[in-house]
Amino acid sequence: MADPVAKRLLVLNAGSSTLKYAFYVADTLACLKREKLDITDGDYLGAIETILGNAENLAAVGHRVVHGGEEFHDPVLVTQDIYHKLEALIPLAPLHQPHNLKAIDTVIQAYPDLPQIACFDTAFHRSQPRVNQLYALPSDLSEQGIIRYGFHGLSYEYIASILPEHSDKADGKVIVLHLGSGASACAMLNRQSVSSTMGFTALEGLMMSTRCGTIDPGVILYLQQEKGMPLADIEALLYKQSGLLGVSGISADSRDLVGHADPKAQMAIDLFCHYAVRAIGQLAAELQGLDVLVFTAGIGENQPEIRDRITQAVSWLNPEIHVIPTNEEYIIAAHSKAVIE
Ligand SMILES: Nc1ncnc2c1ncn2[C@@H]1O[C@H](COP(=O)(O)OP(=O)(O)O)[C@@H](O)[C@H]1O
Ligand SMILES: CC(=O)OP(=O)(O)O
Ligand SMILES: [Mg+2]
Repeated sequence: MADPVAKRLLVLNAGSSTLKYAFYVADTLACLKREKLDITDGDYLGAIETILGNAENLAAVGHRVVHGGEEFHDPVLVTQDIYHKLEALIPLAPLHQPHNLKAIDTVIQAYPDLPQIACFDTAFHRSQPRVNQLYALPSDLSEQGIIRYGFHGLSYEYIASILPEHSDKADGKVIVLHLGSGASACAMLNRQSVSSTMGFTALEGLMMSTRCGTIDPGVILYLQQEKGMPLADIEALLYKQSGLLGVSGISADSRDLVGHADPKAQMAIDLFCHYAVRAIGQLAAELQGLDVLVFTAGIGENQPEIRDRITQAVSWLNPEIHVIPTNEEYIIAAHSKAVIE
């Protein structure tokens, strides 16, 4: 039994479709409770208030904050100044950053003096060679921070930390596929990120639940210039109406689509696998080979039909295949502990 008076850490991880939270013993990082809530009605606030209502004896709250921009490489204690800097990054992650900041806000209302730590999804990718972080845009734009940041870094950091328990090639050429509501792939060498499919925002790269992933930017110009589509509608199209949902016209949830008789459902799954296979080919070329392929997150951990399709298509690369459940909450707890100590 955990000591009832031991101080606790609360971790809040607001994703695009779920709120994951966990309680840990602050000293030992023993996990007391870890739960995932589906937030289909968008009511993150109500859910966080309920979690806080059940919290006691808190030492600190650790948060997943999706975008850290150029400034934030390491977890930080949130001050008013830092909060405002994170607010300025909302346009770079409109589906996530507002929830992350609302979570911080809600805690401030309930416990104004409680330390809060922000841990960034972009941080793990800051080790990438500069060439992998750049777009071929005029250099003054890159210097203004319009570069490829990459996301899901807390998940990749966790996988990198435990990969040696699963493979003796963990320090070799590794690709991790984080396939959740948001989906991305990360190429690692020596368990550090060298390349990733997400870029400036969490729109680039793989097809996702409601995001289209990489498309020709000319499509956006065309929609705006020729079809007169308002920018807010284009934003909704790219973030919320595309991907599995848009292609199938049925559901954003892969569980509803696998095995569904409707040809559009099948096309959605075909396309999802196609983009994942493409990304593996691209990243394997960057790594000049592939030793290990890891599947993680909601779809990666739980949809063998999708995993099998992808692994068959890349079997010619002869990588080891692993399915490893991710644990972003643990990484956030560990960072939060280090910051408050
Ligand atoms: N058995 C399963 N349990 C949960 N999610 C699943 C399962 N099978 C497939 N999924 C997919 O995983 C997605 C959630 O993945 P997750 O990584 O938890 O999401 P988030 O991006 O919100 O963090 C859901 O959209 C769902 O389509
Ligand atoms: C960055 C991102 O896409 O996160 P999620 O998968 O939680 O939506
Ligand atoms: Mg997630």
